[in-house]
This record gives sequence, structure tokens and C-alpha cells, in this order.
Amino acid sequence: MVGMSGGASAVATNHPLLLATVARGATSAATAAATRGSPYFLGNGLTLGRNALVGGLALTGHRSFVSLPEGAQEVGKMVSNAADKMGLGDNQFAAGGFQLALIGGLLAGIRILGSHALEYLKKQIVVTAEFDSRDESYSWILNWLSDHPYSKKATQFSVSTTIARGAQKINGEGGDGAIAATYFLPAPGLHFFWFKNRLLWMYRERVRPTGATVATSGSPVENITISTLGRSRELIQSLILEAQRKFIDRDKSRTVIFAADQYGNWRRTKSRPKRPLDTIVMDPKLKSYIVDDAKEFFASESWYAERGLPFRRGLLLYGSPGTGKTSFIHALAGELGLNIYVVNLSSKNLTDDTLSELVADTPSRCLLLIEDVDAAFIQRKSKDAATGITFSGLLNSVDGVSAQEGRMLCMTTNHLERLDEALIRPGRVDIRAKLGKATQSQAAELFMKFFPQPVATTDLNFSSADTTKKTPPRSGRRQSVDYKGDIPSSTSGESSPLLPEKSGSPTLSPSIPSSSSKPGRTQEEIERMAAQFSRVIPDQQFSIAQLQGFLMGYKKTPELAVKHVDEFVRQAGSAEVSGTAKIGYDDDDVDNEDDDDYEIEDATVAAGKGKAAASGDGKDEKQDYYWEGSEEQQKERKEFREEKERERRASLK
Ligand SMILES: Nc1ncnc2c1ncn2[C@@H]1O[C@H](COP(=O)(O)OP(=O)(O)OP(=O)(O)O)[C@@H](O)[C@H]1O
Repeated sequence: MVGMSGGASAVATNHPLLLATVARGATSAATAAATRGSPYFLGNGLTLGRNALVGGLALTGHRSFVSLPEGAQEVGKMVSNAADKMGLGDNQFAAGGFQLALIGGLLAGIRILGSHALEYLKKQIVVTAEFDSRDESYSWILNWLSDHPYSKKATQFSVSTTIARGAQKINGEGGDGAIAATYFLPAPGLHFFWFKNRLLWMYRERVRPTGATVATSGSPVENITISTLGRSRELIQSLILEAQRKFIDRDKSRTVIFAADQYGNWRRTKSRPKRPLDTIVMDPKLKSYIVDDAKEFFASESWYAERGLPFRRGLLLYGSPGTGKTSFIHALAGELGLNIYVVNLSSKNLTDDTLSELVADTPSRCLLLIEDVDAAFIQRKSKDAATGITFSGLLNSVDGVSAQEGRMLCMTTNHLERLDEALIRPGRVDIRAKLGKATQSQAAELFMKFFPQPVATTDLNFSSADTTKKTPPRSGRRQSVDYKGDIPSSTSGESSPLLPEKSGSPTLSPSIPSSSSKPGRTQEEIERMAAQFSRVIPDQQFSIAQLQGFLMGYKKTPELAVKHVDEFVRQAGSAEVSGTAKIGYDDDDVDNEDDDDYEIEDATVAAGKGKAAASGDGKDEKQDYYWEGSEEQQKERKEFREEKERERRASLK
């Protein structure tokens, strides 16, 4: 015996095959109609039901029907009448199928109506806000929840060192460096908590990744709904605004970096404490020129609008690796209180369309950073040309009609000469500046920044027979070190560089106190050491990153840095000549012959000059545009350099 739920109709048979067939047909008919509830599916249900009956009975010849309960009989009669009217009355099987389909449809209707009624009722008495992990607001809520007292006492909670939303991770920032900060969050499921003396409930749900979810977000999706009784949205809105404010406050002292993911969406990748501008060693005139220009730009939206100019600005920084291009852009973002949106042109997933969508999707005030802008097109020549972006796609994206207004485009390159003129023409690039290798005065400045006062006195007492074990200094970023200089064995710790060697050399005081127990070195002492240090560094031979890498080996011992810098320079020089060893960056500076530590070109200055070089290769043409400051400034700089060079030579004698 097979019954349909609702008991409106039933077919009796004792043949197992028929039983199965009829059951399948009836179920399909009812399900098809019930789930969809549309005439189309009702029709399909009818067909399925009839086929099942005809097929099943044809196999057995059975035709018996059982009597129905009273109410159901009424419905049955109505259905039979309807079947008669449709000309199906003569055919019992078709009529049976029709009845099944109709009843399925009725049930579906009741179910849908029921759920709508429930939904309607819910809407009248419950306010609900929904947060999807693919949206930024999800991070606000998680961050807010992690701070909420409920999260601290919930018995079912999840622990996380990051707040993950979609493919993005927000690290538990603010830890002490050794141990990552931790988020305690209510575990998936239902939770009740209080907010402003009102009861709220939250449902956190992990949606299993389906084909579609994976394709669109690349990671499992989570949902949070927060509800409360009542009809006013005010309470939940105030919760959301509080969560948003908390989240933004958290980032106030940080620069947030967004990167394009493989699906063409911006993802928050990390946030860093804002880098102060004064940690960047570069020509102060250039620094303030760019910073002032950027500030002025972001404050002149109406000026641009009045003149019908697109409200955009472009900055190109070029120069050897490790000269501070990226660092300066981070510091600039910190100074302006903006976030950085980074595009990696070499990404194979990036197409012209996704790039243009990404650029259009940047917020109206931000720095859009394209690093190593030359790299993408060079690689592309040797790889699959069908992937990635085209040059014209890049041009359209950065200043096409859909490009976002109010953003500053920052590009960096180590190879200015490889860039197409079209990319860096005024309008796309308004300021073009070279960050050069360290001058002697910059080396001194770096030293001073590296060893700010007070630095502990270390009572160094080297004998002339100092044979400290030679080990490389700690490297800076991307540093490839093969240094065989005279540097103490351990360079990482506070006191380790100063510990006496087992063999008895160098002759250091065995009772060197910790830095905290000694009075700091005076400003004069540091300045004197900085001068000694910089005298040994040849002008514009090392990038700041290289010098920084060397100094990292002497974090707390400036005396040792001064003592060993000579060796460092010698090693670096011989390594360059022999090509056997490298200190610091792989340096393929394209502008070695160029003595200036920076050049800067403003489109207006370039326009004033009104000419490109009459001859020469592309690189020379570009350099002809540079603004090197007034004649007086240039003279001043030249004299300064000559004087430093004289001092250096004298000190080496
Ligand atoms: N002018 C500078 N002032 C302060 N620090 C610097 C400077 N130049 C380099 N550094 C330091 O050297 C490291 C590398 O610097 P950064 O990445 O900014 O160089 P870059 O010019 O962008 O290099 P690349 O061209 O290889 O990307 C960082 O740790 C940074 O702090």
C-alpha cells in the first residue's frame, strides 16, 4: 500500500514492481508540482503520474482503488469532475495521474502560502540584519563581536588569530609581536546576547562551499544574522554603526593595504602601522614637494571640477632597487591617512576588463599602487600573450572614462627606460621622480635614524688584535648577502655582538652591562659616529636598503658599525669587481652614470621647458625633462658633494 501524504488519494496493488513504479511516479508528480507549484510543473506532474499509473497497471492488469476518507473523498470528487471536464474521465489512469498532480499542486500552494504567512508574521515582529562574509561589513561585525562581553564568556566559541572574510584575512593585530593577538568569537550556531539593554540573537552559519560559491569567492562563505524583537531598525543600525566606527578606529593609526584577488575583487590583505615620513631618507626638498603636491591635490576637488579636469594625479618613482620607492609611498599614504590599493600587473588572472573594474572600484580617496610597472609587459612577451592585460588595457584603465576620480596613481619601476612614453605622459604621470642611491649625507642621516638617542654605552674596549669571528650582518629585505667582513658572530641580540669570543679576542670587557643599565650616548657622540660612518661610504654607491642591511647587524652597537663599515665597503667593492659576491641588492641600476640623487619632473615644469631631447635614446629623452631645482640649489648640492668627497678621500689616506 502506498499513501500520499495528505491522504487524498491512494492506489492499491500487491505487485511489487507495480508498487515501486507507481510510488515513483506519484512521488515525482507530487514533488514536481509541490516544489515548483507552477502550472508548467503541474503539467509535468500530471504526465509523470499518468505515465506511472499506465505503465504500472499495464504490467499487472490491476485496477483496484481503495475508498478514501470522507473529506478527501470530496476533494477526490472535485478532482474527478475536473478530470471529466478535461476529457480524461474515461481513462482511469490518466484521471488518477491528474488527481495526483492536482493534489501535489494544492499541497505546494498550501506550503508556499504557509511559509509566506510565517515570513510576513516574522517581518511584523522581528528586525533582522544579515552580514555576508564576502562583504566588508562582515569584518566590522566580527571585530565588534570579538570585543563584546558575550564573546568573552560564551561557552561555545571559536578562536582565531585572524578575522577571515571571504579570501581575506585580517590578522590579529596588536599582539606583542611574539604571540599573535587572538579573536574569541561566538561559534557557529544560535547565540543570545544583550545590547543597550535589549535582547538580540545572532545566528552564525557556515555555508558549505558549492560550485558557485567557490567560483565566485574562492572560499567558504559565512553568514551572520542579528535579530531582535520589534519593528524599529534603530537598535540594530546603531549596533552596525558602532561596529563600523570601532573597525575604522582600529585602522586609524594604520595603513590598510588592499590587493586584487584572482576573481577581480579588492581584498584587504594587511594593515601596517603608519610609517612616519621622517623614517624615509631622501632629499627633503623632493619629499616635501611630493607630499605637498598630494595634499594639495586631495584638497582641490572643486578646482578640478570647475575646469572640467579629471580629478586624478599620477606619481612615478623610479630608481635602483632598495632606494625606498615603496617605502615612501607607504609613508605618503600614512601622512595622507589613505589606504593603498595594489595591483600586480604580472598576475595572469588580471585581464583588461578586471583591471578596469578594479580601478573603477577603488574608493574615491586612495593611493592606487602599481609596482614594477615595467615588469608586466616584458614578461608577457616571453609568455602566453593571450593572458593578462594589454598595454592599451592598462592605459584605458588608469584614465579611461570608468576610472575612479579622486585617486592618486603611484607607479614604481627600476627601469624607466623600458616604459612607454604613452604611459608616463603628463596627465597620466604628473610627477616623475628618481630615488637615487645614498649620498654621504643620507648615509649619515640613516645612521642617526638607526641609532636614535639614547643608545646604551657599551664600554667597548677592542684590542688592536681584534679578530672577531666573521659572519654576515643580518640582511635587509631581499638582501643577498655574502659578506665576509669583520663582524661579530651574533648580530641579532641586544648583547650578543658584544660577548667575548671563546678564543679571547676581541678584548671586550667581560662585564658589559645591558643597554638599559647604562646612560645613553649623547647626541654629539652619535653625530660624530654618523660622520665617521658616512665618510667611509662612497657617494651614491649603495642603496639605503644595502646600508640598512649592514646596520641591522649592529642594532645596538653603533661603534661596531663604524668599526666595520670600512670592511663592508671594501667587500662590496671587490664583490662588484669580481662578481663573486653580493652585498645587498642585486643592483642593476639603469642610471649609474647619473650623478643626481633625484630628479623630479612636474608636468607643468616639463611643459614650461617645452621640449624633449633632440636626440639620444628614450632614456635620455626622458631625463631631459627632469627638474633639478633652481641653479642655486644645484650649485649648492654640487659644492656639498665635492666637499664630502674631499673629506672622504682625506679620511682614507
Ligand atoms: N630611502 C629610504 N629611506 C628609508 N628606508 C629605506 C629607504 N630605501 C630603502 N629603505 C629600506 O629598504 C627596504 C626596501 O625598501 P623599498 O622596498 O622601499 O625599496 P624599493 O625602492 O621599493 O625597492 P624595489 O625597487 O626593489 O621594490 C625597506 O626595509 C626600507 O625600509
